Amino acid sequence: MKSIKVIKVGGKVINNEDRLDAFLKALRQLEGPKVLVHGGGSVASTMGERLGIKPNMKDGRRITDDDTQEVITMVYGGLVNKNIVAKLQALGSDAVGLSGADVNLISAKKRNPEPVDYGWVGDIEQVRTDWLLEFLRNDVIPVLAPLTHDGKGNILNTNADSIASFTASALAEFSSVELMLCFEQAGVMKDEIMLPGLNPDLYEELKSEKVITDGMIPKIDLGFAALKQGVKHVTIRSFDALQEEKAGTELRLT
Ligand SMILES: Nc1ncnc2c1ncn2[C@@H]1O[C@H](COP(=O)(O)OP(=O)(O)O)[C@@H](O)[C@H]1O
Ligand SMILES: CC(=O)N[C@@H](CCC(=O)OP(=O)(O)O)C(=O)O
Repeated sequence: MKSIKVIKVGGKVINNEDRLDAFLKALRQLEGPKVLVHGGGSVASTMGERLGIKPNMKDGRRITDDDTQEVITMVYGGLVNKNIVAKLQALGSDAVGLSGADVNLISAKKRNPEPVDYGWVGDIEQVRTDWLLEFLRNDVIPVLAPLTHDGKGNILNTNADSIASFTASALAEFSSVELMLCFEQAGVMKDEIMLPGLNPDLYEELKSEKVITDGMIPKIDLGFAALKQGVKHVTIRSFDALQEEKAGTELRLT
């Protein structure tokens, strides 16, 4: 199969209709087979608050108690996922929205409650690629929600950057894969200037200087992990810069 693009879009793009539309239009114009992974953390927080359920985050991950598990299932698996699929259909792209439970796409293990009990949060064990490849062969864009399952009937909350990194790595066994982690800034920033490239040495330096913080840390870790698993090209880039070869911050292992 031709080179596959795995593209992830974050919550601060999804919760803004103009940004989301610009992103999906850019995605529509990208040639070749592609998998879209969406987040939506900020949408889940807002919807939870409307229902009287306060968001509780620790180290960039949502503590997912029983009530929050209901919210994330509705928001990621329903509202966000189906909205994106409908918008892609309107643009003339065939798409299918899936959670990790559908066709057993992504199985995960509930996190150990020690030292922090994250509740219904899962760490990915396996990504099933045969259905993904079948959709891609048929020109259908799989749209993956950040939901996995434990094989015992429970939906688990899994960070969308993790879904994208593991999916890209699994597909790298079959094809050349490019991973684009898209968000609302141009790339990894230092003093308001975008870094064109980032290797592990510079990353460690910028982390210790607190230039790189918060959700950017696991995002970069997952990008490097994908490169180590055989993904060819990983960038952290703006949601509206999908076409440009040189856009964003390219992660490199050396
Ligand atoms: N050096 C940096 N460059 C860009 N963003 C950074 C940097 N350090 C920390 N961040 C933060 O990381 C966030 C991206 O991580 P996260 O919120 O998890 O993104 P997403 O919504 O894509 O999942 C940015 O919105 C920004 O606030
Ligand atoms: C376990 C965990 O934290 N899951 C994330 C899943 C959504 C996500 O990753 O959304 P963004 O990409 O928009 O941040 C959460 O519930 O916030």
